[in-house]
Amino acid sequence: MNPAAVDPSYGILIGGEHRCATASFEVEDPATWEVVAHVTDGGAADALAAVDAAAEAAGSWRSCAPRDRAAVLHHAYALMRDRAESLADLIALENGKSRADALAEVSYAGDFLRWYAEEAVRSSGSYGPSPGGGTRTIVTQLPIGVAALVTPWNFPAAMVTRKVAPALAAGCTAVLKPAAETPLTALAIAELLADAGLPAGVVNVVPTTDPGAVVGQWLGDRRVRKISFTGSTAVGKVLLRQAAERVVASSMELGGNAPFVVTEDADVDAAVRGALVAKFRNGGQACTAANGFFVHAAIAERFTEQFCAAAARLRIGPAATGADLGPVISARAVDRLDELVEDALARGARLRYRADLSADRGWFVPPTVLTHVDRTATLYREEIFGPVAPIVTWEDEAALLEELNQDDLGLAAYVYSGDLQRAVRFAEALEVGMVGINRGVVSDPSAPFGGVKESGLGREGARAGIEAFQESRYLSVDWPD
Ligand SMILES: NC(=O)c1ccc[n+]([C@@H]2O[C@H](COP(=O)([O-])OP(=O)(O)OC[C@H]3O[C@@H](n4cnc5c(N)ncnc54)[C@H](O)[C@@H]3O)[C@@H](O)[C@H]2O)c1
Ligand SMILES: N[C@@H](CC=O)C(=O)O
Repeated sequence: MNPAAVDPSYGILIGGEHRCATASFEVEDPATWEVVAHVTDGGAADALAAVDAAAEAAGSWRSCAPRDRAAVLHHAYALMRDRAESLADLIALENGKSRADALAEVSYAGDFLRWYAEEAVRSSGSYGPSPGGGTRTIVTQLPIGVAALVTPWNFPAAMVTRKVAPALAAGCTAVLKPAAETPLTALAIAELLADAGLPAGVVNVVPTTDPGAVVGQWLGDRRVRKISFTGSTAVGKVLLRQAAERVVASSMELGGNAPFVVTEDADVDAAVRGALVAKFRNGGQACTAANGFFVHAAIAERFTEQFCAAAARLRIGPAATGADLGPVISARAVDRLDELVEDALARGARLRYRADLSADRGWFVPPTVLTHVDRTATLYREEIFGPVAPIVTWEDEAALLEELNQDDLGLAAYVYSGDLQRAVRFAEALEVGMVGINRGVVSDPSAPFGGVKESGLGREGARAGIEAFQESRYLSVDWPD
């Protein structure tokens, strides 16, 4: 999609048609503050129309042969590869991430299309005699129904395909609400799916600045049987309460606060390389981003020195300049990160490194490294979601584990150690959903992505991702022996 072509008439996609409305909102390039598009602002009436379209398309899509559903997803995967450059441009334009990160995201997003094209044809039913005899048990997996999908701005392509691809593979139709900061990528993916042969009405997209109205309409509609949400824990809790009213099946991919643990026997060079990815991928705006670095006291100085030197080599700027690190998403994010750093400094932290920034436009935040961070500092407990790295030292592994498990969140963690068994033992004892061992990234469409405690419910990716859009139907057949 050509960004210049995105105007209000392209805002809402319902039943294969772009609906035009007078109310629109602006999409801004966070690197330049330029308005790059006006998008029609959806409301409750559009949300209802989207469910009408999804419900109408549901019968034929669910009765499509799995192989035919797979063919659409395979075709979409091929188109995503063909359009990788333009999609990456669009992601970088509305999200601000570096071009390398945007291209990596397109590849990651495409892999969900491919993975679920492959999963669509794997039957998961069973048939057999009941243990006591006298009956036959048949179990089959059916599409759960119309699915409401709500996605964040930080991975505007991958968070869409991570939900849309398994929903389609399972035979569900969907209504999608992308984040208002990044609706263009979601619309471009919907266009790509249509070009791949997806029938009209199977996926409908409602961008809006009033998410409560749109998603509230969906959760109140008896035809919507599933909510799959990715975003903050605070909003996830609101949606869970609303979903409870009609007992709507809920998948929640929520906030994280990933510790990055380095033991004294770790390969420090490798740990620093992993730390750079875990902290600065996507400018630190990833749910899996390393929040705090917990480095054994014996190697902390070496780690800190190398990490700061590597951070100092990062080029900061708009994606078009080939920079490694883009801006954060908004003025609010800049203010929040400034407050977190100020709060930590006021509580005794030392500023070990902060990049010089010359940009006079754009929501840029300098990569920042803090040491001697007090446990009472807000950034010690809360998801930072930006390029700020607190380093904390430790000596007692059991005490560290106990401290980390106090957290109410439990999405991801990273452990670097020279002793693999020690790392695995530590990883198994950590209360999180995913652990990178001697690697700084855990994202993989073939693996079950998700968290424990207040980081979420359910898993995306892997077989679990399609099961989230299915319901078991069990038939008990009288079978005199
Ligand atoms: N676990 C994961 O897989 C994962 C992935 C990406 C982001 N996240 C989390 O998302 C957060 C950052 O994203 P964000 O700031 O966009 O989160 P957010 O919760 O503010 O927004 C996420 C989505 O929810 C919508 N939304 C906001 N208020 C709503 C309401 N009242 N009703 C319905 N929908 C509403 C937004 O418009 C957006 O589409 C971080 O906490 C991050 O960790 C988690
Ligand atoms: N980092 C996650 C998305 C959350 O922000 C991923 O890689 O899937």
